[in-house]
Amino acid sequence: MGKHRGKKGAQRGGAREPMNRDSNRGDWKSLTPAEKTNAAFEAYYKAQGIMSEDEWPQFIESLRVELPVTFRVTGSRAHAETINDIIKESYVPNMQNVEFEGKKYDPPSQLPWYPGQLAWQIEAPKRVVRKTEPFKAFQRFLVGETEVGNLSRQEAVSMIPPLFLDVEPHHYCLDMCAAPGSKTAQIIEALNPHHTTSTGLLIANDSDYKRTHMLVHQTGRMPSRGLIVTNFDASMFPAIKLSGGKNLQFDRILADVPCSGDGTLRKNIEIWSKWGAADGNSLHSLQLRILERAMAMLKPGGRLVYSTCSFNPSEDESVIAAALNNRPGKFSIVDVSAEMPELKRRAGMSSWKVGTQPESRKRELTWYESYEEYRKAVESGVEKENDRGRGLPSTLWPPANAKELNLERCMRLLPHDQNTGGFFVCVLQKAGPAVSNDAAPAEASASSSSLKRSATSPAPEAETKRARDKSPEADLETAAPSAEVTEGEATPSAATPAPAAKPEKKEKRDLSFREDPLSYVDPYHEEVKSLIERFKFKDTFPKDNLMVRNDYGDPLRTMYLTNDIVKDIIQHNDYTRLRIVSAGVKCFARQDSQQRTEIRCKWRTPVDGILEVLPHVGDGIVISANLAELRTLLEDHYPALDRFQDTEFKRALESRDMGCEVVKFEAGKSDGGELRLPMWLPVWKAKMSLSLMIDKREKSILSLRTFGEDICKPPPSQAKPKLTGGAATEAEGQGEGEVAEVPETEGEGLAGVALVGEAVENAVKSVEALDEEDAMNA
Ligand SMILES: C[S@@+](CC[C@H](N)C(=O)[O-])C[C@H]1O[C@@H](n2cnc3c(N)ncnc32)[C@H](O)[C@@H]1O
Repeated sequence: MGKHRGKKGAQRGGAREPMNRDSNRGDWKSLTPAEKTNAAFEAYYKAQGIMSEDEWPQFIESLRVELPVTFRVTGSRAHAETINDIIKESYVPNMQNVEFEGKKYDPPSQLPWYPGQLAWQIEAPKRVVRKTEPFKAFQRFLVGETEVGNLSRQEAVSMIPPLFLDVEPHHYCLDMCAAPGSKTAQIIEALNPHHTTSTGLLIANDSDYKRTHMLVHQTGRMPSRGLIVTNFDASMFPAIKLSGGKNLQFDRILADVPCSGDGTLRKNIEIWSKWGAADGNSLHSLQLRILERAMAMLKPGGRLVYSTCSFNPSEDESVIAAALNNRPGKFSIVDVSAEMPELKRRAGMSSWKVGTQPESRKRELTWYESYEEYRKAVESGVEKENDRGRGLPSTLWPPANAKELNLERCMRLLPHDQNTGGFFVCVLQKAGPAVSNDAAPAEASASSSSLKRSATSPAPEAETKRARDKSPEADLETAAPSAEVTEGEATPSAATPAPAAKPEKKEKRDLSFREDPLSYVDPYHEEVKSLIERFKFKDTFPKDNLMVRNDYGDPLRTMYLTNDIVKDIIQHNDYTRLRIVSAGVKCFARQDSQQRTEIRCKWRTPVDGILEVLPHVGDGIVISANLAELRTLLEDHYPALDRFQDTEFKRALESRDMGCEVVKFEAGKSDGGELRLPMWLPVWKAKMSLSLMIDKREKSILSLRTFGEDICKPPPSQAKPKLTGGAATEAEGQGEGEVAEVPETEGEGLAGVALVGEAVENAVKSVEALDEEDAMNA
């Protein structure tokens, strides 16, 4: 997406930098179980009573043991179920009775509570996985499938909050603290269960600019026309204007807030030495502001999930209680005890303790029964306020009405209940009748919630002040800053007439935000016409929704497809005010072909966008191919057309002009390879040769997964073809008179493409790659 020109635009939050959950990683082996102690942690949680006293040994012991590897099968349903079957049928049977150093280990098992049984847990420790052949083979499979986006490594408990969001495809959703994006990916899946064109919206936000780029990368594995990535302090998230003068309100909001992260002790072992009661206390106010901002932006009847990976009531129940009490009667905690019944969870608490642990008193814990008692200690100099002259907020203590708030409906996940990390989840609902989005079509209301997904559900056929953060009580319309407006500055138009809908007033730009602008291409632009002609797009093709990263709607290098709600947002809000980092799906990339005037349509469909484009292409456009043809396309970078047998594939290509073709590789087993699901890939047709338009690395992965070996030859020449006098030179090893087509596809992945190969035994990835992935998905 838009180019990053510098870091200056990064949002500055007021609060001290909270711990990111993956910032404390340590090497699991660097501490023995006996070294995993922290006296203050133990004293603090023994006093809190988050479990009965006799469970303590089990709880603390479980925190000292390595966390099992867990992963989810991703993607649309048909696709996910096929991958699940491969795991069940091809791998699990080989992992029975694995013995290592005299001990037996079980094969991976499905998490019983996860909808559709699409999540798995490997109990065997990493060293067993690394050293025993059946687990090693499975590990290689995991790495390959994770690379292409079919699997996602994610902590089991981290999968829970998006499931309770109960997202439907027409919902407008906001993920307030989204990076690195594992929960964002789950929300996208729920918005696009069949990879159809969802009318819903997901704004994935993070205050850390660098981490928003992690989000863009992560969501690239599950592209969505309804996705916008923004870079804001969530407690100051701005009001978003829509056509008709309305402000956007959300059906679903996830506030997976920054927290002390002590629920991740099994993974982030440095927390053992660093943990202190002050962490949770100091994060409480930011967490409360984020939650209250979410409450203000939620529609009546809408659902909001608040979550932390901390056991600490300072970050959990006390935040919920304070937010509820600030808006009496407007929100309730939803009783979700009947949802995911197999998930073991503990009821939230309505009484807890507040303790301090200042350095000055050798980090000993001091408990305060009440806020008043604490203030007396401040006044007498026993307790110090922080360097900004602020002490602990009164909202840390249980309110007098705690028992009336139904805090027992909150959920605390404890590690010894089902061998997981720790987590806290609370599902809130705003009072009032549910308000539907104007745009929600009838079909979208058919529930596709991931919670309602069953293991046997039939598979569809195709795969186919600025903010006003100081006063969180205010409602959305009054809450968020409205941008400054200047009259009468028209946006310069492209060569052809400007797109119809333009904001009437142009907001002042925040020049510190350095991403590229966003605008829409005139649907009658010559380049759009060339696309429509090339792909014989049907009337369903959303030609009005082609977005580019410049001010003038110029289709220069890349065109993105967005859905209508994303377009509405982009057209009615200045992109710098919303700090939009990316939006939509990259659907068309210009093939560098300035010298080749005879190519009428210079655009190709990158792999990420092919499934978006597919439903709209005209009859007869998609060319079918078999595994022999895939083999040839993988072996050579630019195989001459003569290399292919006289099949329908070759005949179809011979009859086409130069340019991009969408090729469907049929599922099947032949020519030493296997595809379990059909796969659509872009192929560039030059005068006499073809080129598969995915990058070198992805070609190798595809080759390994389909043919069990890397059959891709090194590129004939890394050098770009010299262009002389308007004609490209011939590439080494090319057919006579052939133009060297060096596809500019670096970095384009196979994300979202339905491809499955069984034979991945020779995958070249090291096992450490999965550990890296762990860090990302903390
Ligand atoms: C617990 S992590 C979120 C994990 C994420 N939801 C996932 O599942 O991958 C917390 C995130 O909050 C971000 N963050 C911290 N302070 C924030 C703020 N004031 N507003 C928005 N995001 C914030 C951090 O950069 C971090 O990425």
